[in-house]
Amino acid sequence: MTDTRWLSVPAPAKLNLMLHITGRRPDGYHNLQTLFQFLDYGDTLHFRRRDDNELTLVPAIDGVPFEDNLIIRAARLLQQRAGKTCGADIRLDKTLPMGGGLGGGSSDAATTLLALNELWQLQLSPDELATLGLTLGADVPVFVRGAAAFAEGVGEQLTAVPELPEPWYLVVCPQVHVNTGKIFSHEGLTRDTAPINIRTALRQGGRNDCQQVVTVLYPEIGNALNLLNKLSPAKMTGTGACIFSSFGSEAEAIRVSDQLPAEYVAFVAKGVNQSPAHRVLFRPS
Ligand SMILES: C[C@](O)(CO)[C@H](O)COP(=O)(O)OP(=O)(O)OC[C@H]1O[C@@H](n2ccc(N)nc2=O)[C@H](O)[C@@H]1O
Ligand SMILES: Nc1ncnc2c1ncn2[C@@H]1O[C@H](COP(=O)(O)OP(=O)(O)OP(=O)(O)O)[C@@H](O)[C@H]1O
Repeated sequence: MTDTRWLSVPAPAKLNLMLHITGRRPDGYHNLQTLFQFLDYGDTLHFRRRDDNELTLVPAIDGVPFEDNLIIRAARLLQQRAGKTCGADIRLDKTLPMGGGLGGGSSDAATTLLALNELWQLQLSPDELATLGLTLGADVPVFVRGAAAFAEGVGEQLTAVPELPEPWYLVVCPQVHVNTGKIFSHEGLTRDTAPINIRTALRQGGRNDCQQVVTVLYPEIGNALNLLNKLSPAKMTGTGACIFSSFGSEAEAIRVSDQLPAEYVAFVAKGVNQSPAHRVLFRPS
């Protein structure tokens, strides 16, 4: 009989507070230095255990075939490791824009790894889950670990930075879908930023090396940056499209949001150093 209880777990957004590209590797991937922080805002996934090996997912994402959905790919990786009957019904409440630089797909994948590891009682370690997650995307390991981090390598070498301030952010989402691969393969991309240490990154922040190329390819993003910069210092997250500004209070962030043109899509959310997924799954008893 199918278990009727649903386990509901957030799949939060991330911001790249800075993103430096320090080199290109022989496999075409790029070495980065980035500061990841989570937002208390994102998708929510609901999981229900099945007694067979089936996976179901509703609703489907337009343009993403079932087996390509990062949620299903994450579940398949666990099924391969399980060595027993494991199935699940999964519901997705999608809030995060796709191709927004907020890591929505990666976060959905990480939440699936974390939740099904619990639901199916697989007892894979955080290291094993992060290694599996990395095969799905460079951003998955930080969501699996669940701690704000300074990241190096392709984003998988993580050092937790619990001392990061947790401001409120105004996130503006230009309605364009940025293709991450296209940005990283662009000839104009800055790829030779000198590495810095964590202390310097925390003290000085840094820029987003993708921003220049992205604003040339997607003028809507450049326009949004120019506009938000007039109200408050703004930066792009990941390879865009979203941009953000930080504030000391929710009220200040909302005040600036209210000054944006009505057609702008934006939201206000708190920066958090512990992933909301971890807060739900690993609540102290
Ligand atoms: C830009 C960031 O969002 C910063 O957090 C991530 O590095 C991107 O992570 P992601 O979306 O999980 O990206 P992936 O799905 O792993 O990679 C998409 C494509 O971007 C390029 N890519 C990605 C990450 C990286 N460090 N170097 C790259 O060159 C590769 O061409 C890759 O095929
Ligand atoms: N569950 C999912 N949610 C979102 N996108 C998915 C999912 N599964 C597969 N994808 C694919 O992944 C692509 C990237 O989506 P995602 O939301 O992670 O972009 P992003 O926010 O730009 O990520 P990043 O910051 O990691 O570059 C989508 O265009 C879509 O084709």
